[in-house]
Amino acid sequence: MLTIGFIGAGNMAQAMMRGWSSVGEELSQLVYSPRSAQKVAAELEGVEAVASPADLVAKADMLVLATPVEALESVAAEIKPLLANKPGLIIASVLGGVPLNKLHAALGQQALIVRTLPNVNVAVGGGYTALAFGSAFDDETRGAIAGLFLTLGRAEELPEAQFGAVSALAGSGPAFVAGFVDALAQAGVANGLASQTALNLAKQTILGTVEHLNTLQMTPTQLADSVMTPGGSTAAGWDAMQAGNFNELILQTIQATMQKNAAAE
Ligand SMILES: NC(=O)C1=CN([C@@H]2O[C@H](COP(=O)(O)OP(=O)(O)OC[C@H]3O[C@@H](n4cnc5c(N)ncnc54)[C@H](O)[C@@H]3O)[C@@H](O)[C@H]2O)C=CC1
Ligand SMILES: O=C(O)[C@@H]1CCC=N1
Repeated sequence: MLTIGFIGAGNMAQAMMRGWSSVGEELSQLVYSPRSAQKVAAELEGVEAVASPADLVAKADMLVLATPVEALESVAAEIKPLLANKPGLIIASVLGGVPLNKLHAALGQQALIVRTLPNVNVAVGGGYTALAFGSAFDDETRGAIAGLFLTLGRAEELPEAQFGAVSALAGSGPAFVAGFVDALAQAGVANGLASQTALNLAKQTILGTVEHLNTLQMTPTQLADSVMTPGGSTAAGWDAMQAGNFNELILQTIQATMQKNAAAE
């Protein structure tokens, strides 16, 4: 039985707990947060609230730091003195934009720290998590941690230098994709569809398109070309999308996200 202890009980922690809750009985999950741990634990199957970070350090095999970035200093002040008595404790940080060297400076050079960058889709097993390991890990432990995150969707080791772009695309990406779903649905409503019908069509179209790309191993351009009958209606819509600088807008979206991430590093 592996015990995972969350410091922070917000959106990201809840998504991870939900994802791991459905993995099976070999995982036990604990959560601490100053205000909401009891309420969150009551809503998630198999998750138990504890009264302090010290309880988590005592009971967990892996701590997940899932607080706002600003809380790192106070959390580290509380748990760092306890780590000497728990040398095998793994610390997985999900703090956006906080590199391994900052985490080690806060928690000690000997600490077993893995920087992770998950997205909220881990809640339903469809997540993406980038991983960067501190130097103290052996291969077996690295493999076991990667395996744990693979149960939440796709997971892979990436150089930290890529985390800014990965965070914008995959970490923040679910928000942007949800925004696109909403924009499609609103366009449907503006043209006479009932709102629930429009939302169903938008979601099914995105779901089916990704499935199509994956199953038939097509590039996005190949798939788009297969929809665009020459001189037909899709091509007219595509031209409008390009005239509105769709790609430029997405580039600006990713760059604004990356700039904000970089400010935290
Ligand atoms: N929401 C997302 O999609 C993603 C978030 N992240 C990172 O995850 C972290 C948490 O983000 P969210 O869950 O979105 O924020 P949130 O605001 O939903 O949750 C933050 C949680 O931390 C708790 N907290 C605050 N100060 C604390 C302290 N001193 N000790 C213990 N708990 C404390 C809060 O009570 C709350 O439960 C951030 O560092 C963010 O960069 C990373 C990837 C994706
Ligand atoms: O918005 C944020 O700052 C965090 C990082 C990636 C997704 N959410």
